[in-house]
Amino acid sequence: METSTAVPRLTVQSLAKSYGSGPAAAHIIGDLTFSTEAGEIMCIVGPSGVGKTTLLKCLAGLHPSTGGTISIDGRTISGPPPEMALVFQDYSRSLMPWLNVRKNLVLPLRHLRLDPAELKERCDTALAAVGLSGAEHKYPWQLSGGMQQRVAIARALAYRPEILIMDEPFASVDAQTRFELEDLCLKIRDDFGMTILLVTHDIDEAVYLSDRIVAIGSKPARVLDVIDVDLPGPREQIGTRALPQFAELRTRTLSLIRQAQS
Ligand SMILES: Nc1ncnc2c1ncn2[C@@H]1O[C@H](COP(=O)(O)OP(=O)(O)OP(=O)(O)O)[C@@H](O)[C@H]1O
Repeated sequence: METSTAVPRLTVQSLAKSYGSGPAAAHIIGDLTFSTEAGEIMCIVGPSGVGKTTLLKCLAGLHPSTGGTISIDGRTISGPPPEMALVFQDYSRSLMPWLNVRKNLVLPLRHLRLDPAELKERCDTALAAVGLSGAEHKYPWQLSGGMQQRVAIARALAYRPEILIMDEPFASVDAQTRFELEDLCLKIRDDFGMTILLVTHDIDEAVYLSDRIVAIGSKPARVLDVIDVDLPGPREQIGTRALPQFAELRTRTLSLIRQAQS
C-alpha cells in the first residue's frame, strides 16, 4: 500500500527535554526534529536509555518538554492530544484485571459520553479488528499474553485515534505472537488509515513495519538519520524478510545504532 502522502501530521521541532533543574538536571533530549506523515508507520530506534520513551511521553503530553514544539496539523500541543491513543509494552499493568474485556475498552471512552449503541459498535469493531470477537465477557487473566496485548490495542482502536503511539508494544510476547501482532499493526493502519509511531528495540521489526525509521542517538538525544523503507507491499513475514533490500535496511539501521553506542 502506498501510504506516504507527504502531509506532515505530527511535527517535532527542536524538542528538548530535561529531568530536574539546575546543575543536577539530566538533559535527555537535546534538539530533536522530525515529522510523521499522515497514514504512515514510523518506528523510532536507538540505544537503550537514549530517551525513546521520554520522547513518546512528551508527544503524548504526559511529560512537559523543556524546549521546542510538538504540533499536530500545525497546531502546537501542550497536553494530551485528543486525537492520540497510547499502547505500552506492559499489557498486564495497563488492563484492569477486575474489569472484563468490554469494560476495559469502555473505560477510556467514558468522557466522550457516547450513546450505548455507538459504544457497542466501537467495541465490536475494535474487537473484530484484533480477532477477539466473542471475548468481550472474559477477564484479562483468562487470556494469553498475546490476547491481552490485542485487548490493549483494541482499547486504543475503540477510542478511534488518528495517531497511535506504541512503546515496545510487542516486546512481552513470544516470537510467533509477535509476528501476528506486527501484521495486525499493518492491518489496522490499512483499515483505519491511522498514523502510527512505534518504539522498538527489534531492528527487523522496525524494517518490517516502517514506512520510515527514525534513528536517534547521542546524549542528549538527537536524530541520527531518517531511513526510507521502500520495501514492496503488501508486506508478508517470510517473503519480505527474505528480500535483499530488507537485509540492506537492517544493516544500515543497525550500523547507525552501533555508531550511536560507541
Ligand atoms: N521520570 C524520570 N526522572 C528522571 N530521569 C528519568 C525519568 N524517566 C526517564 N529518565 C531517564 O531518562 C533517560 C532516558 O530514559 P528512557 O526510558 O526515555 O530511555 P529509552 O531510550 O526509552 O530506554 P530503553 O530503550 O532502555 O527503554 C534514562 O537515563 C532514564 O533514567
